[in-house]
Amino acid sequence: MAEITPGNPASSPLPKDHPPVQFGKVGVLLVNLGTPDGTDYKSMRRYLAEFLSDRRVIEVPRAIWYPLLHGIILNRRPQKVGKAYEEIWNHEAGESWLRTYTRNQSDKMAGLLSDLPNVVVDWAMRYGTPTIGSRIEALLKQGCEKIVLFPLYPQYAAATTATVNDHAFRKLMEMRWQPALRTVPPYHDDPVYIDALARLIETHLASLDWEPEMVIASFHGIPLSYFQKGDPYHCQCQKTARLLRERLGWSKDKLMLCFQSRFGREEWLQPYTDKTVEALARQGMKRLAIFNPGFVSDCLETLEEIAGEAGEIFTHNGGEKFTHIPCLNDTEDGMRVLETVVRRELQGWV
Ligand SMILES: C=CC1=C(C)c2cc3[nH]c(cc4nc(cc5[nH]c(cc1n2)c(C)c5CCC(=O)O)C(CCC(=O)O)=C4C)c(C)c3C=C
Ligand SMILES: [Fe+2]
Ligand SMILES: [Fe+2]
Repeated sequence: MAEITPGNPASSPLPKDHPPVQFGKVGVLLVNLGTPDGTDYKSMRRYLAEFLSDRRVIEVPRAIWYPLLHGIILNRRPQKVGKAYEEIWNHEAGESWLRTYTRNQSDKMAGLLSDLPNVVVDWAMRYGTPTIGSRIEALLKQGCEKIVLFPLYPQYAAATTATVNDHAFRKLMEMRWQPALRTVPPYHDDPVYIDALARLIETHLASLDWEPEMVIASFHGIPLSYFQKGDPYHCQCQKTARLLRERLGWSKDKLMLCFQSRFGREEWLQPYTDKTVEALARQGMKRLAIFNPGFVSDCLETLEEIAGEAGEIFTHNGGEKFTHIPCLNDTEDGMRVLETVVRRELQGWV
């Protein structure tokens, strides 16, 4: 990195009182969804208010949504969800696992890219902290004229990928001197990702002393209406599951795709994970495994809703053995996936 400061030699083309300029670096900004700063009512309310005010997440007209959000949801939900977060909190670090894993992914990515001295790696959250805007500013201060913006979701959804991109570009709207920004496309069908998922499943299953009759690939859902309006998310989830079946040599009966985490009264993408788990147990299935290919890190939705709740639904309805396969997180295979994507997007810039 070069620095031009006031007091440059008389031969410098810049006037002596020219403001300091840092330049010559490329930033990589890993962005995940977000997480509350604590499990208390205030932190939860602040987080949910930001999340659920995002028009990319809730597409209901504001005149209908805001009275509901501020009148009912933000009064009741923070306490309920705070309790759920409390159960899966990384108490040692005093933060959620999503934040721990995202920071680890950033630190490990910096190590993996150490052969590229001009690259600076950082991380941010779409909701909560550290904000995307603050980390873009920090990258600029370090001399990044170009930034690779990586919404960490393997499958594109307007509610996740697009809102990260929107938010970053809103930050750029404030700037006189903008960096060049490259947004990372979804990687739902990347062979490195599919292979990492397959190995994750194989290794986990090999560690058990029983074999599941079925493995469910459970993706976060979206309202059916978003899909009908043209969101490619559903198709990308289907493709991930199909490629994974092909890689594992499994049938549809062995690897089933479901959608979890419904919110509100609208119909969401089906089949629903909770209803499917209940039905399978009632039909006599005894051994079940679930994993979450769409989540780059374990979080509330995987640890509490799947490892916790879905497991309980299965055993309460007659199932005997249940296992949740953890996400790729900051494992070696997981980092290989992220590194492959980042190196591809850095091409021509380093
Ligand atoms: C209409 C609401 C929501 C849509 C659409 C939605 C899509 C969506 N979300 C994720 C990933 C995550 N969501 C998480 C939590 C979460 N999601 C919603 C609502 C919608 N998500 C809420 C209200 C919450 C908070 C918890 C709750 O109140 O139930 C998380 C976990 C965050 C954590 O800190 O652990 C993730 C991750 C995807 C991938 C997605 C669309 C594809
Ligand atoms: Fe969500
Ligand atoms: Fe489709």
